[in-house]
Amino acid sequence: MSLEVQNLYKQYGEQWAVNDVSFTVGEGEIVGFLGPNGAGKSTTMKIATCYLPPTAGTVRINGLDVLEHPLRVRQQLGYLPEHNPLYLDMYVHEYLRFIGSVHKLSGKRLKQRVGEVVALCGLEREQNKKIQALSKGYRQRVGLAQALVHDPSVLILDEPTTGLDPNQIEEIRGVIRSISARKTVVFSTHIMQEVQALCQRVVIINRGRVVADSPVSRLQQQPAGGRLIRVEFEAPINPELFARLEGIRQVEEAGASQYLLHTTDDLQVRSRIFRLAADNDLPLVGLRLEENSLENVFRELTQQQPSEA
Ligand SMILES: Nc1ncnc2c1ncn2[C@@H]1O[C@H](COP(=O)(O)OP(=O)(O)OP(=O)(O)O)[C@@H](O)[C@H]1O
Repeated sequence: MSLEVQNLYKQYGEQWAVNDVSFTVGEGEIVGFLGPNGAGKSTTMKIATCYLPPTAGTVRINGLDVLEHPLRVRQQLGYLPEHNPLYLDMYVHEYLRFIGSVHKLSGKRLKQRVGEVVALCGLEREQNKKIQALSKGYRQRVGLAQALVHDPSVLILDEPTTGLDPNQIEEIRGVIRSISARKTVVFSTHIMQEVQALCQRVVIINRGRVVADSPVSRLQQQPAGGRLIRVEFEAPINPELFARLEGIRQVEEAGASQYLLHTTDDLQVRSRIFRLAADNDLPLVGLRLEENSLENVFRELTQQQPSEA
């Protein structure tokens, strides 16, 4: 089970919305697809789900090329588009049966699958209502249920929690988490906590290009420009002392007697700090590598402007 995006390009007029994007997602993986507005996330997802042809490049779902085998791909793929198009006049149950039948489910199997996704997505109490009567959060659950009804092995979700309240966000995340063990899941979001809550790995794109593809933990430990070290002394010191040390790019005061040192990716810097403290008789009471926040990493990576092709 997998999704493979290889050297994907999409051009709109003069603009390259997707510009040589490659990444893969394996079975049981849940990957966050991040990028600022207009980065090319939805376009990539639409190509991966057979809704849009690429200008060049390939997407394979479980080894099947989306252009060569669109019908077989659709059987193995669940998609929740950014603007979840629902038939508002249909009852929830009726709509899910309809989507299931489009996927060639019928009889007992159709009934069973509709029952399963209704339960999984917490729609038991709403299933006999018309979709137009549902709140935004419940409509989103219906969107998720329709993406799951044919039990696809690969799920592509475009901003699944946008516009939901915090309780609904947590519930939708719970559903995604519970299905992800057996499936390949890619979802786009702008919300960093969402990535931390759900993903092992992130792919970040900016202006159509991949600028990071990394486990979340590694991205936080090794931000683009180096490492962050927090040091604490018994009493405040003159921060200019750090400026003499090789490997320190920037010094931030971070509370009483604490300093955040932006360093190059050079662990020797720690022993230099110890020596500085000893040589100047400054009691050092703490020194540790800090995790950079995902927000910082995202900002650093997406403020760089890759050149247009
Ligand atoms: N049909 C279209 N015609 C022309 N340009 C388009 C079309 N669809 C998208 N674009 C442009 O392609 C770029 C990428 O858009 P896309 O919707 O893929 O970005 P996104 O990362 O999903 O953004 P957002 O987070 O705002 O949803 C944008 O500059 C957008 O204006």
